[in-house]
Amino acid sequence: MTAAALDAHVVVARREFTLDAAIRVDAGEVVAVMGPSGAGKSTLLGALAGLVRPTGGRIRLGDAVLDDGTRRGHVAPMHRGVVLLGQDPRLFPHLTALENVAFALHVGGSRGARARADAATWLERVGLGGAGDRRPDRLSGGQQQRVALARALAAAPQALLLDEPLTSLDPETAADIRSVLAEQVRATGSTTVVVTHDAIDAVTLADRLVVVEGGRIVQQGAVRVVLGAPATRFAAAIAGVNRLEGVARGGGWASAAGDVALPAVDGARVDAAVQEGQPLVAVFAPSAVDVRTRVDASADDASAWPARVARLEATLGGVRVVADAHGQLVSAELAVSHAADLGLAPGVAVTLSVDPRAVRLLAA
Ligand SMILES: Nc1ncnc2c1ncn2[C@@H]1O[C@H](COP(=O)(O)OP(=O)(O)OP(=O)(O)O)[C@@H](O)[C@H]1O
Repeated sequence: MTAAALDAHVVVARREFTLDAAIRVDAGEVVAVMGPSGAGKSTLLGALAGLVRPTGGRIRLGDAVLDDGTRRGHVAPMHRGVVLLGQDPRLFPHLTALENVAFALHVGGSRGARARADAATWLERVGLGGAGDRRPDRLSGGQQQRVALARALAAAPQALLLDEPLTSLDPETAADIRSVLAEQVRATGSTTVVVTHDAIDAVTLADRLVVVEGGRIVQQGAVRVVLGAPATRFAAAIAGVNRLEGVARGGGWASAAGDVALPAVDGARVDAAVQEGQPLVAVFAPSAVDVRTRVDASADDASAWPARVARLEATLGGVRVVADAHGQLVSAELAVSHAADLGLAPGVAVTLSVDPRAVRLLAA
């Protein structure tokens, strides 16, 4: 089978939740789906895989209609040309790794020595060349997930659906499998939808990012564009950037109450011509925030914000300081030694200043 374009408008109406999402994935494209818990991501993948019956909409894969929102227009999961790989590898426990992969080839019509040879090649592609004769109970969780990936790809699906495939693995194993996944998805040119809670997956695996909240798509676009200009608080959190809501004031940005502001500067990247007083969002990286413990904000310097440290978080690169400036939570990223020199701790009074050249102002 070759990769096919997925064109879906998925409607699943439940008593207290409705998913209504239109998603298009070009043939061979990789799309990441992110969203808060309960947003409807698994329901979306379940519907694409045929495990959840849509109550409306239409799902097309290539030329085939897999669902048209009616009972009769529903194609059963095994006949959809779609494979879903989740957190749990779900290998057949009584079959060896090789037989697990060969099973997918048998379903596709391949038999005997040919299927075994192809299965062995797939195991090699996921770095498990020597483990073909082992049963799942003799493989680590990460190795089992590699077998599951080999089996999924060996089935040559027209679309591959991945539902948080790395979540149950430790960080090192997840990093390993992430690169195998990226390599193999690219090599096979699979049309892929990957649900993840980790922006690293979106950046390393996907071409586009779709953000789902409350059953609706709230933003979609090239991964870097979405992470660079997040439309919602959730999208800003996954991108690890500050996103402050306010209004346009004097060519710059100010909070609604006017107590924190970013003045207009030459070169500040304003994405939209916004009228004075109109909603405007300021987006900036934690690395653009300077933290001082001298509380020296003078009344005429609206860009130096008096704040109090709310919490400190360890990051890969140092310390993330989350401070409350008049009710706006602002994150700053500091080297560990700098944070220690400043004696930062929850409750400590600080002055924050943001490099205005690093701020993007976006129409809200
Ligand atoms: N089988 C089901 N029957 C009824 N409601 C369900 C069912 N599965 C999920 N839900 C509800 O549908 C909504 C969406 O759930 P879903 O699992 O799709 O969210 P999600 O974005 O995948 O969340 P998470 O990140 O926590 O896995 C939630 O309100 C959930 O409680």
